[in-house]
Amino acid sequence: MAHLFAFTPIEEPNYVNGLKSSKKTKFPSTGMFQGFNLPSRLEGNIFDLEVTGTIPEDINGTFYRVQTDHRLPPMYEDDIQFSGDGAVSAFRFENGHCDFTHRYVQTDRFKAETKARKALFGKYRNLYTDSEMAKGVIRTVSNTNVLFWRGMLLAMKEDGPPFAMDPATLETIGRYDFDGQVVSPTFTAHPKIDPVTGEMVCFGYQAGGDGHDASCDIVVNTIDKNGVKIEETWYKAPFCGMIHDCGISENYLVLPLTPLKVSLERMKKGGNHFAWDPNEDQWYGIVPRRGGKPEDIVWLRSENGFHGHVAGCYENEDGHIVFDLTVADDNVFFFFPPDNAPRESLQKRNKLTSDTFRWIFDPKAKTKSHVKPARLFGISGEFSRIDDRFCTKKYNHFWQLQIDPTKKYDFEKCGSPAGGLFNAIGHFTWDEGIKDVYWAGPTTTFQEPVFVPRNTDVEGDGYLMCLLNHLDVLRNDILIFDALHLAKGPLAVVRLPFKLRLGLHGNFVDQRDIEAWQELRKENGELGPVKPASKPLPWQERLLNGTNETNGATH
Ligand SMILES: C=Cc1ccc(O)c(OC)c1
Ligand SMILES: [Fe+2]
Repeated sequence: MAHLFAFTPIEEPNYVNGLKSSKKTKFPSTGMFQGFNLPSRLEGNIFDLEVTGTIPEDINGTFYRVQTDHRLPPMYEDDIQFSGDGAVSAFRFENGHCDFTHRYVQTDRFKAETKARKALFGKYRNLYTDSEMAKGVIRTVSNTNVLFWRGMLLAMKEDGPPFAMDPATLETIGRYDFDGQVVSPTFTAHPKIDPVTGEMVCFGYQAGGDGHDASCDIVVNTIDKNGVKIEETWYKAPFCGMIHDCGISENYLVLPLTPLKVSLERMKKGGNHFAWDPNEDQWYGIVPRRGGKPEDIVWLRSENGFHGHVAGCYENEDGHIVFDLTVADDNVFFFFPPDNAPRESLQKRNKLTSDTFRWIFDPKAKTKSHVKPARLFGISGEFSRIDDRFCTKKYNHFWQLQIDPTKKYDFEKCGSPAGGLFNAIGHFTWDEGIKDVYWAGPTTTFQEPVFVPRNTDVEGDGYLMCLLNHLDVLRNDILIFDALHLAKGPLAVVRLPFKLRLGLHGNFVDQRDIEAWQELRKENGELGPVKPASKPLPWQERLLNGTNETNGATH
């Protein structure tokens, strides 16, 4: 009997010259959209996930994380993961059980594309490649981080404003502008919350004009614990490049500026938003957290490198800033090659070393001075996390995904490791070095962990949680470790009956915080429900009034 495949009809081409040509809902056949990278596109709930081992009974709260997940086939065949719609998972832990909820962030872009039933937005952060129907619509897909703030979950991507979601249901409330106080076109995916003051320190880069014009404007905001904006200062960067993460100490904010450069000219020609510049330094902008003026920014620089994520940041006895982050020795974003160079290979990316650097910055140094790292840890990895209660403070412990090419990896069963060879998870201390590392076998990689504190104030006393990717059978688990004893293996493995997708960042929120805020946010509660933005952003208004400016800051 003829096999069913024999009846597959002949299809019209899906993409012609790299552009979506057919109306069919069909994804590109590139590696970015197949295997573990196949969009999951799922929304829903599972009550009481299957568990092996024992989930500690004292874990009571929710682990939120976000993944990029193209809901519709992209306009460009060679589109990248970072353009995928944000989809948020919530793992609610209580009494040794775990319930699962998963929803897309309903951004303005998501709604416009739903209506059209097709992609309307073109290349990553290049509005010159969009369809006419996308004009004036906020492009962000809110796919990089989810953070609990004053009773809402903020889904964020650095190219646009945050969107607020309901922490219990993951329903999207709408674009959030902090009650009209923050209306810059861009907003970081890595705001920092000061555990001492309860303040949120946040920033936007390429924050002039419509946020897509290669401006060198940086805005820094502080919102106090009552939701009131108490600081806003605008600074200038030496060039328009990526500032992905940041660090805060008691008195300073440090902004790592990576030599991935934006060019308006290149975007107008339909090219990439970013291009790696192998001849540019890595820069660090230091600004005071209180009373900053535009001229106060101090830029320090060192040899070319690619910033990963920040572990900790604090001031030492000399009033200098200790700033720890991973820095790779070459371009991690192989899909943003230098100008006039072809797309770099995954193989090359997989050969990078990404050590953890400790810098000690003098905030009074002369701007544009060159600096050298104070210490290199001698490991290779990314996605460092600390006990967040120690944000701004001297800390010792960090956890990080490790890239260990000496461990066996089953290429035959798994292909090239989707998202990078993060094949182990490690616990490290600055005082004692490598504590322990856990490897889960040749067919698995890890996603970013979160630290879950126990009910003590001892640094590192708690659990570590993360998703594990089974690259052979296309499935995920959630692993829960004793944070100080990773090598013993997980205390519990929570089994998802399918695969999600590669996630970016997440955070754990204690149930007591969720409930206290639910009370305040009730219809007739002290604060009332979260109010989404009620007015278009200034650049949208200018577009509507025909007074749009194409470059430079307008604020
Ligand atoms: C990991 C960094 C990173 C930087 C920029 C992005 O747009 C992004 O989207 C998911 C991720
Ligand atoms: Fe990040």
